[in-house]
Amino acid sequence: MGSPRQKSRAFRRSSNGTPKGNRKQAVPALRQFFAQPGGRSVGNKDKSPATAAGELRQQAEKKLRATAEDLQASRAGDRSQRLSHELEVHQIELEMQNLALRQAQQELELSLAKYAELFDFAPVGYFAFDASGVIREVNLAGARLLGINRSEAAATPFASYIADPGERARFTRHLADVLHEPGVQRCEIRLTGTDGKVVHWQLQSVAVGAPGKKGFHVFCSVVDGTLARELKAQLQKAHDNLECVVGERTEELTRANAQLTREIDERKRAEESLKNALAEIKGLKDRLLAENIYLRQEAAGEYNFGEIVGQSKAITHVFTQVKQVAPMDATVLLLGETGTGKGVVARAIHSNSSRKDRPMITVNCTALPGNLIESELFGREKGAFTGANAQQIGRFELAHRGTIFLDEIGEMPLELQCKLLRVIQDGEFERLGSPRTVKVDVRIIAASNKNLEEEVRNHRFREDLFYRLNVFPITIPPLRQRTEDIPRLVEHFIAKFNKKNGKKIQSVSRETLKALQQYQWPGNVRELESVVERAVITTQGPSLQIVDRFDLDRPAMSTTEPQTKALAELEYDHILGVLLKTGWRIEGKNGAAGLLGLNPSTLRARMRKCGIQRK
Ligand SMILES: Nc1ncnc2c1ncn2[C@@H]1O[C@H](COP(=O)(O)OP(=O)(O)OP(=O)(O)O)[C@@H](O)[C@H]1O
Repeated sequence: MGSPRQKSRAFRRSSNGTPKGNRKQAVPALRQFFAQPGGRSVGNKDKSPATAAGELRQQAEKKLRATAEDLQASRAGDRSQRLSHELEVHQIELEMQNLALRQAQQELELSLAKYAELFDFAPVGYFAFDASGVIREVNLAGARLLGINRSEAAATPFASYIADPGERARFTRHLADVLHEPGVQRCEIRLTGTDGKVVHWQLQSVAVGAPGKKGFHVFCSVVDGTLARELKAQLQKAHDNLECVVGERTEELTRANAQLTREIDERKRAEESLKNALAEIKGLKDRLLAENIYLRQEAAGEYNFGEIVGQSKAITHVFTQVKQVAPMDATVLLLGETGTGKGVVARAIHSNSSRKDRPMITVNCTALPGNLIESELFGREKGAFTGANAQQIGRFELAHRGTIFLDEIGEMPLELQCKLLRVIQDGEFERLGSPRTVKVDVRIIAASNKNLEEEVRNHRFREDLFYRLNVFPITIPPLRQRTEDIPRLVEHFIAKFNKKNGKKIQSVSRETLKALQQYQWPGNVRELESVVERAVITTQGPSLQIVDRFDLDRPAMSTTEPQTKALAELEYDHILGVLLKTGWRIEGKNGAAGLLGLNPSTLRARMRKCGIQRK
């Protein structure tokens, strides 16, 4: 195949290559062909230009070939005949070109019609303006936008459809921009329709060609953006509303959240304070329980809460000191041999102090196993050491706002003395196994039957602790130095044990009293108390019969140094004698401790001190 022009060229080449004679013969044949009905003029009318041209070409070529041989033979002919023949060929050729052109024109018209249709029925308004904004062309959509027929729009200025002067001016500016600036220019024009409805046109314009030159126009598309604008505005409004609602809701949620946080905090605080209150209640409960247990133990232990019996000068001096120191919170150090009544004096001090409504807690440092003293004094947390299965409140905590009586302080292990010093100084300590510092308000009364100064010298007792304790020392004289108190004490104990044993002993013979006054009483008042108790039990009549045998021949002791040595010897002999008598039985009904009127632990301490050991 090929374009009509190519075809005609091909045809020309072919005719040019033909011998002149033959061409001569071919022309009439072509003419004849074109003259034939159904040929060029008749048949081609009903056919499409392409088909007609094709057929024409084929027929012409066929005729030419058919006559080619005849034409070859005939070489004669004159020049004019040849020219005329060529003219005819050219004519045919022109006819064919004409046909092809018509065909092209037809196709072009078809395409134009198609594009005109697209242009007309496009949903966007299209305008062609001249440089002054006069409408040269408009599609149907554009005319519809203007509210007129297309025919009415031609040659009218576009601005004449814009009522508002301001908007008109805007269009004029837009047009100026299009003329002076390259590329597409955009503008939005606000129009008020006859129904009062406001519409917004969105214009996009571009200049086509050079201003002032032929064919120059401004091509402009117009879209009614009202709906889009309204939708955008609605969208914006909805968005704003949503923002507003979200803002309000966020604010509400933030408020609710803050309220919730406050409530949680309050609840946490309440829980915390409840926990604290519970812990406090538990602490109080534990303390009360412990106090209760302790007081019951005290009661069961038959401690002597009665008045201190005595009217000797020595004991009267002690009374005076007790009276002086009791109301103060000062630390008191009670010194004196075993059984002289240091415990009794301690109670007297406590019961005459402002702390009398709180308990006095006694800690016997010799009675407690060394490894337990610390936890007994300061308490312990559960699991503080192997076997510590439960939390325990120490004696110091029990004695809070009361008094603690540290009996036999000289027996306290050195390592604990330091901790004790801290409690005395600062009222602070930690429970075993706990890092928490406990603060207490405790009055301290300490007692020792040891010479503490000597213990300090021998580095068995801390000097700083000694001075802390030795604030107000009271020395209770041994019974042998206040024998005038013995008759009153005997009377006091007969009454006590009469009551206990349901006895009615009313008197003590002068001889018995004399014997009792002559005895040295290494175990002091405790020993006397035991002797009287045993006598009350064994006495059958109304007069007290002492069963114990005393070595009355021994010289009376004094407090001077050589005699102290003799007393130590005496003590050694006496303890050893009693132990031999009981068959080295220390505790129990007929044990040496009972006979000597000593606590078993005190006796053991004394045995250690004297170096008494069963061989
Ligand atoms: N002056 C007194 N009047 C009445 N009873 C007394 C007197 N002194 C001591 N006692 C009694 O003697 C016993 C021993 O007294 P206490 O325990 O107070 O002596 P102590 O000096 O603390 O002995 P230790 O050093 O062995 O602990 C107690 O039963 C106590 O009631």
